[in-house]
Amino acid sequence: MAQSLLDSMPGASTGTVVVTDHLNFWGGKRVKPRQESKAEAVFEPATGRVLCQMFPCGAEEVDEAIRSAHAAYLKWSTLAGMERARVMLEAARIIRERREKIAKLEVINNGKSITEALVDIDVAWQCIEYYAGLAGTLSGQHIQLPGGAFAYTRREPLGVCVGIGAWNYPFQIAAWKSAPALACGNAMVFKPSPMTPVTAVILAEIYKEAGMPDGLFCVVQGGAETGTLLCHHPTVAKVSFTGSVPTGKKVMEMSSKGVKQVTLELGGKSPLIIFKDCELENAVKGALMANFLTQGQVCCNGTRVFVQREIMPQFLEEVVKRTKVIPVGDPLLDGTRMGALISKPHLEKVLGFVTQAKKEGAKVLCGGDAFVPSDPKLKEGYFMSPCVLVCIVFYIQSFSPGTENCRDNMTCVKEEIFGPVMSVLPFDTEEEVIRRANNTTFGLASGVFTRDISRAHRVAANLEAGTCFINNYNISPVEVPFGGYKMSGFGRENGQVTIEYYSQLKTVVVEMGDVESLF
Ligand SMILES: NC(=O)C1=CN([C@@H]2O[C@H](COP(=O)(O)OP(=O)(O)OC[C@H]3O[C@@H](n4cnc5c(N)ncnc54)[C@H](O)[C@@H]3O)[C@@H](O)[C@H]2O)C=CC1
Repeated sequence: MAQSLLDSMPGASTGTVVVTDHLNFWGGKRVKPRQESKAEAVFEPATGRVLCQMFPCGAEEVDEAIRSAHAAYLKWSTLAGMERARVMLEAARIIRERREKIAKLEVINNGKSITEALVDIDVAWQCIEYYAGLAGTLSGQHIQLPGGAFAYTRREPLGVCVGIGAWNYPFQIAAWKSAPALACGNAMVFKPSPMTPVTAVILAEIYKEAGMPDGLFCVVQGGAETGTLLCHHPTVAKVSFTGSVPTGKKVMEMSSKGVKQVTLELGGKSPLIIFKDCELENAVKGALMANFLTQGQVCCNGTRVFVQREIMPQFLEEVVKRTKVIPVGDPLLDGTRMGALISKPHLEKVLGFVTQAKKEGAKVLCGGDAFVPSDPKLKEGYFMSPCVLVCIVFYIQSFSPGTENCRDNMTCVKEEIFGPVMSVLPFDTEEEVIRRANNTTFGLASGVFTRDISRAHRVAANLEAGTCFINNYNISPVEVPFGGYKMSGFGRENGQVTIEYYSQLKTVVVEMGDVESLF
């Protein structure tokens, strides 16, 4: 079925696709939903048209999926790492082969530009390839003990892991969670966001086609209720969650009842610090990359852009000039660089942040309005013009060094907007900017632009965040760990370290002599 949907992709254009295939997957096949009366419409963000119906899974369906995953786990976990690697490499190959079709479907469901979606799909297969490479390296330790006795450790899987995803990177999140889980010998039941239910099931089919046992990677559709069922299920060993802080707290609380392991990838309000000795052209490009990918709906975005006061005028001139010419429109066109936001309520929320920022004294230098592309089929789409905000008080007094006139307490500077809105703030000294950058409950990412190598590393060391980019922003190679400090979560995705989050260590102690009993 997915084959036929994917096969229709090459000719598909915005506003033409309707998805009628079942979107649940367990036992090695797509499964018809049982709660048809609970259908929720899923929209194509670029047109506002209904793309498909999402039927949330109830308790019976969740249980069935988990049982199917557990049966597959019993087989998969007995394979050698190299055997698992071979199957995973085949899955990566199939994704690579179908990258254009999968990316197109992702664009239609998510609204991001095709240029970005292709990168997302590439990152997905690279992640699977990377963990396939690590699967054969999993090993324990041998420890010599007195009298010829010894111990050894075995790195073992956890069992059935649950993945719960957000809507901003639907296919990529499913890959980031499943690849390390499967490499370690686990099974996974994945629940995509109810707003982007369409592509995770394609991954499930590809895993099956590559040779994984039926049930090894299952997809259950639904929202909070289905997520709750997954977190409470007694067979589940671990929950890996990507989403907002409030939901992350709930997931952690529910998982704690069953003493399940948890990885939380939550939101952020990351600082990007631009010193006056930077390469300005690169710093401007970095600020755009830090704010406008996926219509600004990226958890690690550097939305608080601190610019050293002396270069503020040049920085603003350049960043505004470039922001104004970002091509917004049909996300399936190659020339488009910004597509539609995920939903109408989310668009309204983001526009509301801009209105609030104005009330609190920020000045809009460009964008921040709902945008209607000239193509009539896009007139109901959820588009907005990318926005650069600066505090009005600062703007007038920008040449008065030392004046504390920026507004770190403005709502747009404190809260995660999750839209294409950059807040620019002036600073004077390194010590001051570190203090202000760290003055947040989040700690996902950070960035610094400077030509001073000592300062770059000093600033990186002093920022309270899981990632610091030096002289770039928002690059996430799969070899590099990704995750948060503070309320941005814990645990990591990508990189070697993630093996630790999907496996457990067993110690085996071997006596070679007689038992010395105290009794
Ligand atoms: N740190 C990271 O890697 C990322 C973090 N995010 C964060 O995600 C947020 C936006 O994504 P949303 O999908 O709106 O977040 P959300 O927290 O509303 O939903 C995330 C997922 O949790 C599920 N869910 C909702 N209530 C649940 C419950 N009670 N139990 C179990 N699952 C439940 C949703 O159905 C969805 O699949 C932003 O705050 C963003 O910063 C997004 C992408 C990446």
